[in-house]
Amino acid sequence: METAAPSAVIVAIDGPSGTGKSSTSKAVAAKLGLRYLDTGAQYRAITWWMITNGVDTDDPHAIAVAAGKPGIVSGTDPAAPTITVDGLDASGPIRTQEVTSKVSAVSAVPEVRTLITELQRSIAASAQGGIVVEGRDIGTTVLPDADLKIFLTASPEARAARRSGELRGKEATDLAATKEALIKRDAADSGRKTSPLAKAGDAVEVDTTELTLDQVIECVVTLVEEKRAGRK
Ligand SMILES: Nc1ncnc2c1ncn2[C@@H]1O[C@H](COP(=O)(O)OP(=O)(O)OP(=O)(O)O)[C@@H](O)[C@H]1O
Ligand SMILES: Nc1ccn([C@@H]2O[C@H](COP(=O)(O)O)[C@@H](O)[C@H]2O)c(=O)n1
Repeated sequence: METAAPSAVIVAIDGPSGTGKSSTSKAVAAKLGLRYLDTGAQYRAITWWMITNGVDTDDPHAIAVAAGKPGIVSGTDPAAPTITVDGLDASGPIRTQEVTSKVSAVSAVPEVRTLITELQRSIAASAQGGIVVEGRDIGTTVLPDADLKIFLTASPEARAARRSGELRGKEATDLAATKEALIKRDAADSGRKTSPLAKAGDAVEVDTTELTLDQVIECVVTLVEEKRAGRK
C-alpha cells in the first residue's frame, strides 16, 4: 500500500542565545525534509547594512527611517542556508562581534520588526513541505499558529562554554566575557517592548544544559513525528 507523504508541518524554535537553536533546527529540518529559516541572520543582516551605510545604531529614529532600504533574501536549504543583502553574500560579515554587539538595538526598533516579520511569514507560507523557523519571537508573534513550538534553554555557563569553543581561534575568547555578553544580549532581547524573547504559553520547553546536541535533535525529531502522527 502506498503511504501518503507526511503533511507539511511548521515548527517554531525559540530561546536565548547559545541554547542550540540553529544547530538543532538545521539538523531537524535536514532529517525531516523541511526547509529551515534562521531569523537571527535576518536581524544581523539588517544590522550589518545599517553599520556599513553609516546609520547610527543608537538612534532608533534613524534606524526606522532606513529600515525598508536593504533587500534581504534568505535561502532555506538546511544543508546550505544563505543570506544576501542587496544581492551580496552577507553570511560572513553578519557574524562579527560588531554586528553581535549592535543587533539587539536594531532588532528592538518596531519598524524593523514589522518588515522582518512580514518577510518571515511570507517565507514560511511558501515552504510547501513545511519549515523549521528559529528565533526569539516565532512562537509568540511570527507564527502563533505553528504546529509545534519548542523553547530551548540552557544555563549561562553551558552556553558561554559552547560559544567560547566556537570562537576559539577566530576572535579573543574569555569565558567570563562571553557569558557576560550573552546575558546582556538576552536581557536586551527579553526586555524590549515589541515582541520580546519569550516562551509561548503552548511551547514545549527543553533544557539542553545536560544534553548533547544529538540528544536535543533526537528529542525535537520525536516531538515533530508525534505531532504529525497525531494529525493523521
Ligand atoms: N546540546 C549541545 N551541547 C553542546 N554544544 C552544543 C549543543 N547545542 C549547541 N551546541 C553548540 O553551541 C554553539 C551554539 O549553538 P547554536 O548556534 O545552535 O545556538 P543558538 O541558540 O542558535 O545561538 P544564537 O541564538 O546566539 O544564534 C554551537 O557551536 C553548537 O555546536
Ligand atoms: N526572531 C528573532 C531572532 C533574532 N532576533 C535578534 O537577532 C539577534 C541575533 O540572533 P542570533 O540568533 O543570530 O544570535 C538576537 O540577539 C535578537 O536581537 C530577534 O529579535 N528576533
